[in-house]
Amino acid sequence: MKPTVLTVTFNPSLDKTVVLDQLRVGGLNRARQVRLDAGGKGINVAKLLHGFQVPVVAAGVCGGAEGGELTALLQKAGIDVDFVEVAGRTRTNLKIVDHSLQVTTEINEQGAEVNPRELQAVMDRIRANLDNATHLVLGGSLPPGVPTNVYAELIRNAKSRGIITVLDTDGEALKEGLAAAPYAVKPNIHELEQLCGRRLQSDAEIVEAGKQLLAGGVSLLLISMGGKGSIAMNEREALRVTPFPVTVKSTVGAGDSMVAAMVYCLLNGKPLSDIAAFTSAAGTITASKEGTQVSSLSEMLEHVHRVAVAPLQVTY
Ligand SMILES: Nc1ncnc2c1ncn2[C@@H]1O[C@H](COP(=O)(O)OP(=O)(O)O)[C@@H](O)[C@H]1O
Ligand SMILES: O=P(O)(O)OC[C@H]1O[C@](O)(COP(=O)(O)O)[C@@H](O)[C@@H]1O
Repeated sequence: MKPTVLTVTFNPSLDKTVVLDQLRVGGLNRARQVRLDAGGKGINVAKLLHGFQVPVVAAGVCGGAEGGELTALLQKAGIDVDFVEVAGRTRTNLKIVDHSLQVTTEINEQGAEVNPRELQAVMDRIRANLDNATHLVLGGSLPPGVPTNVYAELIRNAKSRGIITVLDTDGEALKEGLAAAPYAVKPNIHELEQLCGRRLQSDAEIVEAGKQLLAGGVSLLLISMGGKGSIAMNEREALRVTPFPVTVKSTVGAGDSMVAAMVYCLLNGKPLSDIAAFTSAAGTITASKEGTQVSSLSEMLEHVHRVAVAPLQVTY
């Protein structure tokens, strides 16, 4: 079967990025720039993979005028979408960029409620799309009405059909999804700390926490740490990844870019050292772009040699 990636986003968004000279909490802020992008974890992964010329279908739900705008943005970019239309409105997530500090403050809405009939329809559509998929990427938060075991159920279904599964979410959905042992996961450090219920302050502590996930059946683990880089792990080795310096415009989509680059590497049979470097390059390039714009294949390939990858001591 030709490799085809299915991404699932139960809670997509229109990402509205507002750039301010300086965020004044409680004061009047005048935007110096505003932009609107298609967002949501699986959707961003689909944006990258489409740009990488990997066949990809973006499944999920959308609704209202915002859902129509989201679909139009993706279709204009040539991305194959298969959304179930729901009665609620697709959310708008606000991203406030403080230009002076080069930091982004995110306000993500809860998302439109999905009723049981709509949920059944989207699950049916996802299962049908799995007939043609070799890789399944499940990403993002779950809106009201979607149960927290939904990722676990889809992972089990996909695994029984020999499909490679990748999970990128947080909280209860991550915890329950991990119980189904997805092939790969990409928590950021905060998500990993939340999962472990403790602060992880050194690489050694992070690696120890990562080993627990691998012991639970995960084969590939990427732990992202914003500007501090990432750690890539599998059952044989752990690698510390340091990105190259960039002028950060918006970090939104940086984690999703790592997930897309990971899938690209899996499709191309790359070893862990390449997965470590490619994912970091893609994430870092995305962080250097305005709004939820993402790395292209040529940008990732051009800059990957600038990523530093070093082994970490681990006893397995
Ligand atoms: N401030 C930054 N400077 C440079 N690179 C960054 C920065 N923030 C993110 N990145 C890059 O993007 C990757 C993912 O970012 P991170 O914020 O950890 O993910 P998530 O968006 O999932 O929270 C990082 O590992 C790094 O390569
Ligand atoms: O579903 P969640 O967790 O609210 O996240 C959705 C948001 O995350 C993004 O997918 C970006 O995620 P990353 O910064 O982790 O790559 C946005 O496009 C979207 O607004």
